Amino acid sequence: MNSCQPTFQRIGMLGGTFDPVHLGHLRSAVELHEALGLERLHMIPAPQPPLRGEPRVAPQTRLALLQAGIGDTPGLVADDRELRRAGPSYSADTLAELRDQYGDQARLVMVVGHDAFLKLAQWHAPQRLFELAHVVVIDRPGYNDPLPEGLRELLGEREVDSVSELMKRAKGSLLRLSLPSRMAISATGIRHRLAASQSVRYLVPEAVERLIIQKALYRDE
Ligand SMILES: Nc1ncnc2c1ncn2[C@@H]1O[C@H](COP(=O)(O)OP(=O)(O)OP(=O)(O)O)[C@@H](O)[C@H]1O
Ligand SMILES: O=C(O)c1ccc[n+]([C@@H]2O[C@H](COP(=O)([O-])O)[C@@H](O)[C@H]2O)c1
Repeated sequence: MNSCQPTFQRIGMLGGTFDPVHLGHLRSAVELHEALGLERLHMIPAPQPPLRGEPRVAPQTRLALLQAGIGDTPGLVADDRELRRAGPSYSADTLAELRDQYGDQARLVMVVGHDAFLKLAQWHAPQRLFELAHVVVIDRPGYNDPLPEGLRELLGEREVDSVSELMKRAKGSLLRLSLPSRMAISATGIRHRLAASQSVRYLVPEAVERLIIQKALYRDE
């Protein structure tokens, strides 16, 4: 790299319902941290995720599971900022807070899995997401539907094909990433297993499994 080139902070956000957090989230988070050269990846539980029904477990409990799952993993942060806001957990509001915190020049990246990405045009103020941050989409086994028309319109010419291209600007671009360890793990599958008294060992970190058992979470469908 040219030593005269200024370097800017690289900050990521991975929002989720995390009901509960699992190794699909956490392994992706570690690999994103490395692949994007992030200083920090904020993992942010949504108390009221806008496009789905009420989560099974209270926001504070989902946060506690996330904290237990992250433990002391370098570069990952369990961020409770959405728990301090009332109303639907709009990502545009969260990105605006992060932009205020880190300043105009920071490379701010919102990460979503392919399933969430397919609905991006239905999100609150979708254009605003790109006025505040880049969007990085990660592959998820089982989700490869073509992009709906409204989403293609929203994206226009934003797509770039490398991390270095993405990081030339502070915001406004889209990158699709295939991470090394794609995992077919979902929170829905984990909730079903727990309701059927089946094991979730190696689907969630041990500390998360312990907390789920201790608090008797997800025992019924
Ligand atoms: N196994 C996975 N691999 C890659 N990305 C994932 C994986 N699981 C979830 N994600 C992404 O992480 C974000 C938060 O996901 P979320 O908390 O809704 O988990 P989930 O497993 O999809 O939950 P649910 O089954 O309840 O819908 C979303 O952007 C989602 O696409
Ligand atoms: O801002 C929105 O309108 C919006 C709509 C749907 C989902 N999101 C966010 O996307 C993240 C993943 O959501 P979900 O429902 O796939 O767990 C979570 O942080 C949600 O708050 C945000």
